[in-house]
Amino acid sequence: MSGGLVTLGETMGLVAADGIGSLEFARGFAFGIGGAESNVAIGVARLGGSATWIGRVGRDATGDLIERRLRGEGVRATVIRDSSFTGLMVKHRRTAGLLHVDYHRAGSAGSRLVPADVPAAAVRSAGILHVTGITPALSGTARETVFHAVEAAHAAGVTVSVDVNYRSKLWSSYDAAPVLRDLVTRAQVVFAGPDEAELVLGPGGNPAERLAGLGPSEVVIKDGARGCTALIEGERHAVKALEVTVVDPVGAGDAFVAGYLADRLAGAGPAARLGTAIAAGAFAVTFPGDCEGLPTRPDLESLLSATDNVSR
Ligand SMILES: Nc1ncnc2c1ncn2[C@@H]1O[C@H](COP(=O)(O)OP(=O)(O)O)[C@@H](O)[C@H]1O
Ligand SMILES: O=C(O)C(=O)C[C@H](O)[C@H](O)COP(=O)(O)O
Repeated sequence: MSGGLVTLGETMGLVAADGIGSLEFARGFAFGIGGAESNVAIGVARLGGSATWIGRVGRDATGDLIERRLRGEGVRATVIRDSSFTGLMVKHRRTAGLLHVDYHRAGSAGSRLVPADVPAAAVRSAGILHVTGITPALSGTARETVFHAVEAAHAAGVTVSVDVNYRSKLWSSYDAAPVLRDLVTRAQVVFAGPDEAELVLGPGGNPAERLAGLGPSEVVIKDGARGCTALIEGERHAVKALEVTVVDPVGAGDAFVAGYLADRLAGAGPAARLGTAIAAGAFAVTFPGDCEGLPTRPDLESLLSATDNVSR
């Protein structure tokens, strides 16, 4: 199907310790998958949109799992099997309020993405090309691939969406800032946290307005439990977060982006897109796991209409 979301990046195996405390005392572990771009693709698919993910995984069991999970979620996946290993994230909750994530991804299959991996026809027929600031941090060729896909989208008149997603464990702010700034300059839709806006622009001022000054016509500032602010086609928006019980904050940003982009692809206006994004972000924090808590449309309806905490 044409006109959907196309995204590319690295998806990893995700080992998550049960409970709270140091990793050595964990009673059990769940094994799932995670990756910012595939989380967004799954999120869009769960909300009824069409989504394509492009990336490399190893010829190993984790690679098999990722391929099966993406297909099972209805994501069109161009999965290239690589001779390197599939990357891994290990996540544990050190204290009730502090989640710790270790990456095992240097030299991984996902980091070996090259421009030729991106099918030109998929980008040409996309409604939105979505990329993040994580992929350019993975390797020189992964960085080239992101910019190559963005240029292909521009050439075809396809909207480019960027989630700044700065990951300090992958590169320094000194190395990241000019690359992320370049990426923002080439996008029409940009998502960032307040700290990420500051990383790209330096301190001071209104983050949405300053990012929009680099060129994007839609800038959305995700601000955790505070909600979001946005500057969309010159109009300011501010939406409060929904009050929910937080189980796992990781994945909220990707759910939020999926909500916004799914509605944008479906032709909804800015206020509706932000409402769906806010609800999707809130829903995601109520679940453990990075992509398991991505909502369907009925999930969002039940969250928004919940008056009781038992459904029967
Ligand atoms: N504790 C929370 N309660 C309700 N909604 C939340 C909470 N945390 C995040 N969200 C929603 O998810 C969005 C994205 O979360 P945020 O933490 O800002 O992103 P990221 O994961 O990219 O840092 C927020 O703008 C908000 O709408
Ligand atoms: O790919 C990476 O490097 C990741 O960190 C994968 C994470 O699963 C998500 O990106 C979750 O991120 P948030 O939604 O911002 O909480």
